[in-house]
Amino acid sequence: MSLSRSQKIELELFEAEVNRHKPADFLQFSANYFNKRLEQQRLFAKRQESVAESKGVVLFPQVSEQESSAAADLSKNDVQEEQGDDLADVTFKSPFVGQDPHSTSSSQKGSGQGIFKGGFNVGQEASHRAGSPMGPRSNDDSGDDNKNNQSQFKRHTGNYKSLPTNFNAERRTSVSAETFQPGSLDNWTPPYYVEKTPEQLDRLFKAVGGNFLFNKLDTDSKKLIINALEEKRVDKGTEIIKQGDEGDFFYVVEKGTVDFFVNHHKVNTSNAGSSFGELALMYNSPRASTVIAQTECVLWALDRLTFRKILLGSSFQKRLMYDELLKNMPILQSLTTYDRAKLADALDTEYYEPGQEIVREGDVGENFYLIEYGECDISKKGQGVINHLNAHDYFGEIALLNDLPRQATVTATKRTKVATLGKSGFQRLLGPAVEVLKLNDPTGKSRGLAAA
Ligand SMILES: Nc1ncnc2c1ncn2[C@@H]1O[C@@H]2COP(=O)(O)O[C@H]2[C@H]1O
Ligand SMILES: Nc1ncnc2c1ncn2[C@@H]1O[C@@H]2COP(=O)(O)O[C@H]2[C@H]1O
Repeated sequence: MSLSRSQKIELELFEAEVNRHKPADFLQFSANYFNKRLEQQRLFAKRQESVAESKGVVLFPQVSEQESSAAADLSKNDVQEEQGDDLADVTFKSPFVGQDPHSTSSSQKGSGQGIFKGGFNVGQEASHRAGSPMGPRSNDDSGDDNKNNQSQFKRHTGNYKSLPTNFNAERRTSVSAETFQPGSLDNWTPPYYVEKTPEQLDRLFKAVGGNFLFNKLDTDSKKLIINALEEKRVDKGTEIIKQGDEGDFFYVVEKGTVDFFVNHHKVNTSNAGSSFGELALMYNSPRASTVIAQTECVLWALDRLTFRKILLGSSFQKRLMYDELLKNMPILQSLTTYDRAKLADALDTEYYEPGQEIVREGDVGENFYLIEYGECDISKKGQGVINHLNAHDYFGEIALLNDLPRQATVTATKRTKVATLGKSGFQRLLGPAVEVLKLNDPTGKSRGLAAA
């Protein structure tokens, strides 16, 4: 049997913890770790479900019967036999109570409602996270909630507070360990869950609900993202990201303004509703800029794995799709990763069959074209074919640069795939490449426009 993706991720997380702690007693460490992990997961799931329900959101889809009965067998054999039947009565209750042999509801002891009825205090508000702004995730939230849940955890709570609640907070994921398959979430869960108060959930829905990045997601993906997002409040002047660092989080700005600096020069500013920090996570590259809070900011941070797993394949799909093409276009060599990413966002794809005209001499020019594959002839009335284009060539720039009608006809001679860039994107997004286009203009019409 091969491991599922979520199981592999659990093992990755565990390995990272072992490497971090280098325990002398490996088995004891492992036992503590997985007990703790299970506690966290169950407790989190229960709280979030009840908070989300109050907002009319269903966070956790039901597991398949097969999976839950397998889990039930596993826990019956492994937990009850090793730790005693009575332990199973008060701890580690499956959230899927109906099928869980350890559930108080299945043994008629539970009094709660909904799928999380049973061994947890449904509806209790999660404690508020109180960590330092950009520091590691706080361990404080084991406090009140644990007191509230003491009766449920009495067999465990001896160690509960001393164990780090957010053990993987500082974890940096090795790129090679990441699995990325757009659209296939299976039973994957975010590497950690971040509890939220009702007030936070309310703001979160407002902050990300209308954000174009999240609009594209299906319901299950949205739930996973909401699970994983963590609120970070930063003071004015805080360095949120440092140029050159490894990427760990992607950020959405709920409130405030951030400035971006490349080699100490301010290059950009973003406000509420915007997001940043995606480039290093997408391309596995160092941070492309330093990001500093211009004002006090409220941010929502998404961990690298969840970002790659969920957002990358949907919201940033175009960037992935056009990455190879843009990297291989000689004309675009002067663009930075950031420029290329923005350009990719604005591109569309068109296909042409042999013999089809892509642009016609004399027409109004609306698009600029990059050839991904295929071949085209360029012809002019009275002159016939004057040029031939291949993959990674471009055309359609003269009309846009000079506000002129098309200077020639471009016809596909093989099946051709082009990326098209509209006029406004052409003017905004090509950056330094525009100067090269002007200098290369075969008609010479744009050369007068080129910077001296
Ligand atoms: N002009 C810019 N150049 C580079 N990064 C920028 C720029 N403007 C905004 N950014 C953001 O700054 C972030 C720094 O971290 P990343 O490289 O992960 O992702 C980067 C972009 O999201
Ligand atoms: N000698 C040429 N004269 C005109 N257009 C050319 C020539 N060589 C290549 N082209 C391309 O053909 C395109 C036709 O549309 P545009 O005039 O917008 O931009 C033109 C150039 O990209």
